[in-house]
Amino acid sequence: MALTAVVRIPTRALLRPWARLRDSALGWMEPVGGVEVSTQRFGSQRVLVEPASAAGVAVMTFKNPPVNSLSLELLTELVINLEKLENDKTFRGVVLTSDCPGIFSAGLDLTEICGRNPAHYAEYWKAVQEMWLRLYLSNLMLVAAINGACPAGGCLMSLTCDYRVMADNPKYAIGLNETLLGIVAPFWFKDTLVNTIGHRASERALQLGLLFPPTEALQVGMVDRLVPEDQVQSTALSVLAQWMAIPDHARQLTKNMMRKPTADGLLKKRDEDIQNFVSFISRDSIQKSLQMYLAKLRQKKG
Ligand SMILES: CCCCC/C=C\C/C=C\C=C\CC(=O)SCCNC(=O)CCNC(=O)[C@H](O)C(C)(C)COP(=O)(O)OP(=O)(O)OC[C@H]1O[C@@H](n2cnc3c(N)ncnc32)[C@H](O)[C@@H]1OP(=O)(O)O
Repeated sequence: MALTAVVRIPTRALLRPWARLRDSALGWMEPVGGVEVSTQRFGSQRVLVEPASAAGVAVMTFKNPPVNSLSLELLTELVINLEKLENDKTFRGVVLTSDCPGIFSAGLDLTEICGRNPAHYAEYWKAVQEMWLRLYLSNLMLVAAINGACPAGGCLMSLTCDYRVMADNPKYAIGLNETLLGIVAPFWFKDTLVNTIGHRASERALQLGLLFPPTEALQVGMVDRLVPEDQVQSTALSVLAQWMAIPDHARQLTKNMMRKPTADGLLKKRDEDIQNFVSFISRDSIQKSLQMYLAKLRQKKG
């Protein structure tokens, strides 16, 4: 269903983005002459994008049941939809969240890295790199609304955001648990974590494959705020409203200054990183570990 209403924002608010927050706080909603803001919902099969009620904000919802694993299709759709949002200059901030009850994302899709051929591994890894680079360097303000379990690649995705709000439910956990699967978090996963929680905490978390329950995740700095489950998205939106008060150009240049050196680490050797991944993941011993892990996951129900 196309929702093609058009809202007009006064040009002065676009030139002074922080004015929008103040204006809307004063109850300003009058459509007056200015720049058109599309309120059209768009997206694709696995990624839904809906403009939020606040101007300039969208909610991107992942819906790849049962666990939002990052399949090649989901990664591709994510990048395409992010690009659409970035090209539409009316959007300044995005909340990333999940449509799968109790799960933000189960991380990389294990069926993409288990029992396939080297060409597939290479294609898949390129898509994982692309997702990370696009999110990590996005000019948009990104807030993760973590409404469920958030292991491995799911955690990585949330770490690319500028702020993380997590549901305060001890059933959920977040972390880079790769070693538990017998695999190794690549250097750029590691760098993203180090940039978030520091070197010592990362070293411990990565070696032990720690999955932190919400309270511990908050303590270590992996997430920024815990709220009751039904307030995760609304809190993420109100955090975005605060960030929107900062002039875009200054915030974007600052974000880029903080993140570009880390992203350059991968940009300089993308092909080498793909080759490393393909040769690592193709090893018999690694494939066996992954098969055993998948089998355990599948047996859980039986
Ligand atoms: C030195 C050189 C280094 C080079 C670099 C080398 C390697 C790096 C390589 C890879 C990095 C990988 C990072 C990753 O992201 S790996 C994925 C890790 N993910 C996990 O460990 C999470 C596993 N899943 C879970 O823990 C639970 O499923 C979860 C808590 C998310 C949800 O639990 P719930 O009980 O609700 O659901 P389940 O019954 O467990 O699952 C339902 C269904 O989904 C399947 N499934 C779960 N997770 C995945 C997954 N990640 N990929 C694919 N499929 C998944 C599960 O098997 C069930 O399937 P079925 O039984 O219904 O068929």
